Amino acid sequence: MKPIEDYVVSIPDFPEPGIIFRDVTSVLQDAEGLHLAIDLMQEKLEGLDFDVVVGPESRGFIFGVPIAYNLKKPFIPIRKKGKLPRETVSAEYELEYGTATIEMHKDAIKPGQRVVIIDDLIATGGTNEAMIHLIEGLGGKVVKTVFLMELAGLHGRDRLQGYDIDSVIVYPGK
Ligand SMILES: O=P(O)(O)OC[C@H]1O[C@H](OP(=O)(O)OP(=O)(O)O)[C@H](O)[C@@H]1O
Ligand SMILES: Nc1ncnc2[nH]cnc12
Repeated sequence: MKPIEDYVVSIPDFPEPGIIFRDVTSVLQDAEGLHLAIDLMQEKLEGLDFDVVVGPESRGFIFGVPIAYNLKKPFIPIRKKGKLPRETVSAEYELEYGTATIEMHKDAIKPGQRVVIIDDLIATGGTNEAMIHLIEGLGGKVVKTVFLMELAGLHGRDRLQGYDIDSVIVYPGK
């Protein structure tokens, strides 16, 4: 089997000059790539005591649900603004390009629950920081975040100091 890095197609200057887009769809559309990505992310949780998996719309859903299913944990979706039907908590944050608001149901996390966040990629870390804000606001404890890919050149980890952040693939640049 090829290493996981070989399943990621990188597209220079997308969506704007200077950005190298790390395309998760290239991993997903290969059966071995998909298996490997889920297995390697899940391995990062071995021996960890936690209660729920949280994942953000939309690429966080792709990896969060199979991991939650395999480990028999609930999956809590964090959605973009205006999608959830019941009472929510929300957080606004900055992206590498633009701003966004995310929401989570108010009853999704119980005080004291140990939470794992799963997402495809960390760039600036803004999404993760906003998710932590929502989870902690409901009394949850974020015990680990696992990413498939990390763009280390954007220093997302700097704003997540004190948290356990782990990535399967680390790219040195942006
Ligand atoms: O570290 P950050 O700078 O916050 O960027 C990373 C986030 O950006 C992407 O999601 P996006 O909001 O583009 O939504 P999508 O998954 O629906 O494409 C990606 O899936 C991460 O969630
Ligand atoms: N460079 C990048 N590649 C893929 N997804 C991203 N999301 C934010 N930056 C990205």
